[in-house]
Amino acid sequence: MSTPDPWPAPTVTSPVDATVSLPGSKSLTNRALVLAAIADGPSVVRRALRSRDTLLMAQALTALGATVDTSGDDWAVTPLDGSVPGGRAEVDCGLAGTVMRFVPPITGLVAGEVAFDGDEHMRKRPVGEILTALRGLGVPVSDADALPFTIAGTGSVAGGTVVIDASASSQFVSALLLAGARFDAGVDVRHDGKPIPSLPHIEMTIAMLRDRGVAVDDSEANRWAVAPGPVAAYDEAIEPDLSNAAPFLASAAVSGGSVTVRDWPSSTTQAGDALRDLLAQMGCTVARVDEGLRVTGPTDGWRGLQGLQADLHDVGELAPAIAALCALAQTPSQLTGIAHIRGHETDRLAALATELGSLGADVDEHPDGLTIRPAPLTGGVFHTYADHRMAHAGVIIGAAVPGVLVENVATTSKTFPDFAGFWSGLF
Ligand SMILES: O=C(O)C1=C[C@@H](OP(=O)(O)O)[C@@H](O)[C@H](O)C1
Ligand SMILES: C=C(OP(=O)(O)O)C(=O)O
Repeated sequence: MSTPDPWPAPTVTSPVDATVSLPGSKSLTNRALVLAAIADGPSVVRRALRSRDTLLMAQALTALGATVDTSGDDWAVTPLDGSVPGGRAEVDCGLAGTVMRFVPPITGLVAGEVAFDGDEHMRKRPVGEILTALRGLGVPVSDADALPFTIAGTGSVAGGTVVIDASASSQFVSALLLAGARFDAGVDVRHDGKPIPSLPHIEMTIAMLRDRGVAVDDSEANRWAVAPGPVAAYDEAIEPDLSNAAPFLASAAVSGGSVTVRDWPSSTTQAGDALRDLLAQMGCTVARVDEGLRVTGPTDGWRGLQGLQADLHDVGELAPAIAALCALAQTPSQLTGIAHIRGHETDRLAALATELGSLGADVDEHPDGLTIRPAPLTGGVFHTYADHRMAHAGVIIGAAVPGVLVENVATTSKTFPDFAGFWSGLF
């Protein structure tokens, strides 16, 4: 059955009581795919996330000459062989930051001309710092500082030292580190600028490189050196996507019920792990249980939620779901440190202020965050701006407030297959 647009978000009628198995992490899947493509033999990415972002990554790597078998849950990858099939290829980045930022550095390692483009909004997302850095490292990149651009790879990259400003996105650093071991001189990346957001994602990159035998020196702040050498072929099982757990755990918070996310890792570099602490601060009970992580909402559900004072600089991708919960909370909230999320799938601070505000929320938008005060909310259309996490925010409000219609809920396919069906199954 097709999903209507706008989509009437289900409203809770009783406390949710569910145990869910969530699809794999986008960030882990796309890193595993890139590393498999430059590895010294075939790899397997087990329980890979099958979503728009990861299928675009598989397509991009295939266009560059790798093979990625996406037919089952475990994706077998044969690495790049040094030249682009047919000498020319196109890469569609869609709206995936990981494709637009992680693929260009490895494109220098294959001989051929590769044209990059993406969704209309992708042409506005920042990538210029990486393109400038790549030129400095010896990769021939066309004269552009945003999509569309072309890379005429020669099959090898000199590498060396590069200074970048990664204050707009941690992915600038991750992109160069992921490819760096295969550059002739490795890569030494130094950051010069305002603090880098989303640092756990750089930790994730380093951990995955080390798992594959790559030497990374991160002993100095704002500097990462990757030694040249092989990237070992690897067989990796992908953890569930903990950032995508946000709406599901939020459904427990809103309804005063309990939701258990199966296989929550005991230790992880995923930003979504911060949900344990954030939801506890808002008045939820958070417990590790045999099956995974269980969150139980306040007895009164959203009427018992406390506001939150939080710097989300490290975990900005949680901001939309958290902001939605804050709009339902009974005391004021202040979310700070997230100027960079204006460069995400949409300007998330502006989008949240507009859409929560249009349902009656009392929101002030600041250059680097939001202030949200308690106010009665009403139904209405919640626009998503093609942003999966805006859709998560909309359904969270809809769980508490009757009559919320989420426009383009299908945009959740960026990182979650059949999100609307999965979400409806909770109620
Ligand atoms: O490297 C990654 O997988 C990601 C890094 C972060 O990007 P920013 O540093 O641009 O926030 C995060 O928000 C994004 O969802 C995924
Ligand atoms: C910022 C995000 O995605 P991307 O990987 O496209 O940057 C996100 O998923 O919240």
